[in-house]
Amino acid sequence: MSPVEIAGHALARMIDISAVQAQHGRVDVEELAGHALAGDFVAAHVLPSWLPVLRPLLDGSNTNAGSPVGFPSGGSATPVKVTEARWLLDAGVQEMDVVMNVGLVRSGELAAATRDVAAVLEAVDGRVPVKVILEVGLLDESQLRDAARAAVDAGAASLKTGTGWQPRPTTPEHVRVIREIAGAGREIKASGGIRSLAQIHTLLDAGATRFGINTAYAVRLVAQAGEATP
Ligand SMILES: O=C[C@H](O)COP(=O)(O)O
Repeated sequence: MSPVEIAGHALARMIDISAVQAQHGRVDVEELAGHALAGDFVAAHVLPSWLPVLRPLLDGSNTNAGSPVGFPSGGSATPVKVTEARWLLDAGVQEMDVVMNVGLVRSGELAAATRDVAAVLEAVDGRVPVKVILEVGLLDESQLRDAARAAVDAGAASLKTGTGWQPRPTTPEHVRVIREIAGAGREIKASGGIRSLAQIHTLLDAGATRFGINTAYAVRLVAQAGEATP
């Protein structure tokens, strides 16, 4: 493998690609799987109802099939989130995201926000990795600190910045704040509005360890990373 291929491939192994917008349908899911296999991306995510379509398409590959809980608002009742998590496990999910209840965080009801996430983590019981989405674009810095603390208190091993459904992109400052609270041992996945290699480098410097990027941009950025290598 040439250095060019290694650089692009190393980046692909840090990127989750996704088709998780409301308009995404069967063709998008099939295209997602094709790109995941061709690029050897670390994971590919679809909305829950599409997981039974995606999962067999990725069988035998190095790409995990992922799907979110309580997506995109986080506002589902806790028992609904727990049921959705169990349903995803039964459907063969290999990685899961759960959206924190943003409204609870913004209301300062942090114990309730923590319990909500903890209930999902307890239902999953370590069977697959779970990332807790904080939806940073809807939080000021103080609320972001609260959300990150709630995720850590709930037992999260991995924190994710955004759903990609909010217009404000994830910034290095968001990641720095989360890293400060999450400590060194936890994964931080930066996602939402990542469109350039320069952005990826500043997010890496800030403490991100993984990225969530929609498929078209992810494929483009991995190709650029390959080209950028001497
Ligand atoms: O991982 C979450 C989203 O898929 C990111 O979407 P985006 O790159 O369009 O913001």
